[in-house]
Amino acid sequence: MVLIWRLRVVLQLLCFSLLLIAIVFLANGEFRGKEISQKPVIKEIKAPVDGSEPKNDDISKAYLRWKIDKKELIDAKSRIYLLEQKVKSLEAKLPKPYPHVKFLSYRAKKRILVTGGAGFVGSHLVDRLIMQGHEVIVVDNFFTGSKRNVDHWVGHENFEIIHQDIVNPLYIEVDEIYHLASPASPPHYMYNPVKTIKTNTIGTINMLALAKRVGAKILIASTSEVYGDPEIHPQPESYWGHVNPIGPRSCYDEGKRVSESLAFAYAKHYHVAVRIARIFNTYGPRMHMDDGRVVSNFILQALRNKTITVYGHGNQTRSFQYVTDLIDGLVALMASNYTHPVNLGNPVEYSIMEFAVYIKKLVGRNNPIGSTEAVEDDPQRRKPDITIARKTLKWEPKVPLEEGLMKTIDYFREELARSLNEGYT
Ligand SMILES: O=c1ccn([C@@H]2O[C@H](COP(=O)(O)OP(=O)(O)O[C@H]3OC[C@@H](O)[C@H](O)[C@H]3O)[C@@H](O)[C@H]2O)c(=O)[nH]1
Repeated sequence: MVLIWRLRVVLQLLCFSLLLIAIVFLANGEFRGKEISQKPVIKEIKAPVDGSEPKNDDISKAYLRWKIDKKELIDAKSRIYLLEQKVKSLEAKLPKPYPHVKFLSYRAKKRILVTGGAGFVGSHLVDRLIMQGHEVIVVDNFFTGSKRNVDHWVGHENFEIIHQDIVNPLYIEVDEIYHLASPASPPHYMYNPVKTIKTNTIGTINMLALAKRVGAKILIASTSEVYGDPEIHPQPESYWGHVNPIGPRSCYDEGKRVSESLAFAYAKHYHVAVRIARIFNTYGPRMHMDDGRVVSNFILQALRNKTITVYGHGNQTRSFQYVTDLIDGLVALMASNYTHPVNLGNPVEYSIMEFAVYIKKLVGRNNPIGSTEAVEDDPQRRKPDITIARKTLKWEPKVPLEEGLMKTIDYFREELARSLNEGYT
């Protein structure tokens, strides 16, 4: 009896468990069915893992539709990308608005010739003069200058550009001449020394003769290199210099010294109004990528993660002025009555080794600094005495080295990206 009762209880428990399993199974199936019907069919259909098309007709149609939609989307995206690129290149060709130009009356407005106006310093001077409201004529042979430096003025009524080498005479009417044309970087001026001498002698005679003919005031861009490897430090304008007349730098040093002599001769004998600026090391945006001078070399080497090349021991010194300070000085000198040479430079002096470390820090890289062979006749110390500029022009440099260098580093970073985009190396 007890056995039969136990068997009944076991059977009842078994039936109850089976019933529970069936309920859970059915409930689960119903729930999953709902989920499928709530989702869009297209999202639920997946390609069979073996790569074959799904069997069911409806499913394969939906699958096909999904594949077409996906392809159309990819096509549309690539067409949009191409269109965006075209719009960008067209936008780049559209004329940009000119920088703000002051209006000057007919009497106040001058016609100003800038020789070498497409170069590094020249183009910054052109900007300043046009923005002041003057009419500017640029003459350049584009040896070291670039059309891109003055591109933003092309078509402006106050701007004109003439492709000419000033070794050939020029016949135009102007009120003032800033004579800047000459390569200024040692590798550039040494590239063709005879040409450098011609530019600074025949070219300067042509410009002084033009000034004489039309009664224009002329400013001659001379250089701190007229002091050679100086025995006096810092260098005042009264110092006559220490130049090797037959050394590799003489084409520039002596060329500029002749330029100054010519200016004085024209002033004395023909009463031409001359101004002479002795320009010390200057840096800033628009320096040529292949300029070869220390600022551009060190920045580009740091940006390219290459060894910074210090020529010789690195104890030689230089003082660096930012280009806009120089432009202030040039414009003030032209406006003044001072007819003797004036030093324009920043009197803060650095050794070249210190300068290399500083550039490395500002660029934020950890590339090595290496010493290479010293340069022949490299001036060992250079620092301007700017007492005359302070007194007569009320001028002194304003831009601190760090601020100027950061702007220059940004400029070279962009130039580097541009040259890589355009396929240059
Ligand atoms: O890669 C470099 C380049 C230059 N240098 C050194 O850095 C110093 C400065 O050299 P730069 O070539 O910049 O210019 P320099 O001072 O020799 O000549 C300049 O002087 C004043 C301007 O009128 C001219 O722009 C230019 O002639 C030099 O001692 C040179 O030997 C390096 O150590 N490494």
